[in-house]
Amino acid sequence: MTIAQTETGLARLMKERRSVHQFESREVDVGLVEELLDTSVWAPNHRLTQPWRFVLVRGEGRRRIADIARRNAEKRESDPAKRAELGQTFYDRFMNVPLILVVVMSENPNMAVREEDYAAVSCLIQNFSLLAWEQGIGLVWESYPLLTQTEFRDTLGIGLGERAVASLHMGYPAKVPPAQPRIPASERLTIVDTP
Ligand SMILES: Cc1cc2nc3c(=O)[nH]c(=O)nc-3n(C[C@H](O)[C@H](O)[C@H](O)COP(=O)(O)O)c2cc1C
Repeated sequence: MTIAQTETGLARLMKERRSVHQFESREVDVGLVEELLDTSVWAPNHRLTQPWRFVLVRGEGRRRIADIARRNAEKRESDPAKRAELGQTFYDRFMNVPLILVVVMSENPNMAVREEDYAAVSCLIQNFSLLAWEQGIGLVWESYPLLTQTEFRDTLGIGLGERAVASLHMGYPAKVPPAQPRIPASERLTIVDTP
């Protein structure tokens, strides 16, 4: 039987998962997030370096990030009449995300190991995304410039030798975007079976 004929469980979850940007205000249970993370760490990881840690930002904690986003936006706007409004828009954008999970990777001094570590962290994030989706929780992997900004890093205690790989904006979806079709891998497959 092919996967298409038996499409349930994991295959279905993979295809139906979407990056979600709009959330209900409903909170996500921190205990559940911990549980999902404890499962996600079973990602493949060469040398078992386990290079990850996590910063969970919620409730009033979100103000730390929202305030920085507001200041950034205000700095970009030269028109004083529009400045406050733009700042508020960016502030609200962060305050409307129920839970922000920053995935932090320790940067191995060996660049080959570091690259493999980034791959392992990515596997972990995909594990987590699928497990969350299974629980009805949506998220989007955000890789915005904030992640490298000193103010952002300092307020979340991200130190030297650490990389903020992703900011996962999470919550119960208010809106699930339509799927963006993928090119079948079979069209990109080269089979080598001759000497
Ligand atoms: C490394 C990485 C970085 C991403 N960064 C962003 C981002 O900064 N903002 C965003 O909206 N989506 C980001 N995404 C999500 C992709 O845009 C999204 O997966 C893609 O549009 C396909 O949509 P789907 O996940 O709903 O299938 C990122 C995904 C990955 C793997």
